[in-house]
Amino acid sequence: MEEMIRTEELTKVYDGRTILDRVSLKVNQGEIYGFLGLNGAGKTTTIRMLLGMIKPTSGQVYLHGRRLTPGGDLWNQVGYMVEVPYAYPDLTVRENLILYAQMRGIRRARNAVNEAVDQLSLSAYIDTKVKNLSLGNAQKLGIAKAVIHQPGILILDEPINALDPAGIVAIRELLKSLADKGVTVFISSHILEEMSKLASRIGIIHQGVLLQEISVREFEDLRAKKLYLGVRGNPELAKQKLIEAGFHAKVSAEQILELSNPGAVQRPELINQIMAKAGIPVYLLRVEEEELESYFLHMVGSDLAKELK
Ligand SMILES: Nc1ncnc2c1ncn2[C@@H]1O[C@H](COP(=O)(O)OP(=O)(O)OP(=O)(O)O)[C@@H](O)[C@H]1O
Repeated sequence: MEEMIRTEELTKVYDGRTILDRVSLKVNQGEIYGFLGLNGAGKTTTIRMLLGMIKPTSGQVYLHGRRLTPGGDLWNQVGYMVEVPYAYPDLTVRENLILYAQMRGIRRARNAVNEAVDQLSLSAYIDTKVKNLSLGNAQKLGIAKAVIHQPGILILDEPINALDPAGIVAIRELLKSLADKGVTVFISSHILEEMSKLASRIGIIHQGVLLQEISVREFEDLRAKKLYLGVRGNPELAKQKLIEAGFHAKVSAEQILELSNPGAVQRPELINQIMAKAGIPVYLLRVEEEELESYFLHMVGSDLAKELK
């Protein structure tokens, strides 16, 4: 599979402080790479280096297999949106996009603009002045600019921050359809749940260090699973029966029993049989997987839980 983005020991030091510490990551063609980290983890700094906006203290960036060098010609192949995108406030969405398309040297600018506007469901706002757009629509305009020249690589820094749920779905669909067409998408976020729905691979960065790169499928396998059991009557009695049968169970504040033994998670019907034998009616029996958020907290330390709230 063709490698589209690669960093080699990418490092950035500001005033003697290491902001990014030997980050080596790799993204293949058609992947949606979710770059996950808390605020201040080093996501924007990494992205700015991927785009050649700031120089690494050491390390290299390769795009399309070629080393990123100052004044290189990789720009036509890359689309990006970093933080809140700039647009001319007194011009309309259409005018902004046409200007931008012309600046990019796109020949059939009007067609390109119409296509980008359609893709982002911005048609209703095409004649709205940018200063009157909601934050979410301004963000969509930023993404429209990023895709207008149909780049092979799309790099987006926190693109769903300001979007409402419908906007998030629209962006998710758009990015997935672009990836299906072979576009490589690199997207940073601290919104874990969304990343698990969108990304095909996830890189977790914390305090400038890339802790783990993992496919969403691997992630599914790694996530802890639990069996939740709700019974009529006293849950302590059910817990006692489970312990007698060799299962470890915990009763939650909501009086639900939680079992994490693989034997219970893989065969909930056994648990049901134990309850039936003891004459305890069961009203809930459900296996749930750990959310990305709690997985992430395990990785970076639970003392950071407060920061995510
Ligand atoms: N020009 C700079 N000079 C000094 N420190 C900087 C500079 N730019 C960023 N930093 C510091 O580098 C760290 C990483 O910042 P960065 O913006 O890359 O994080 P982030 O993961 O993108 O977080 P956020 O989501 O808050 O933007 C922060 O501690 C930030 O204060």
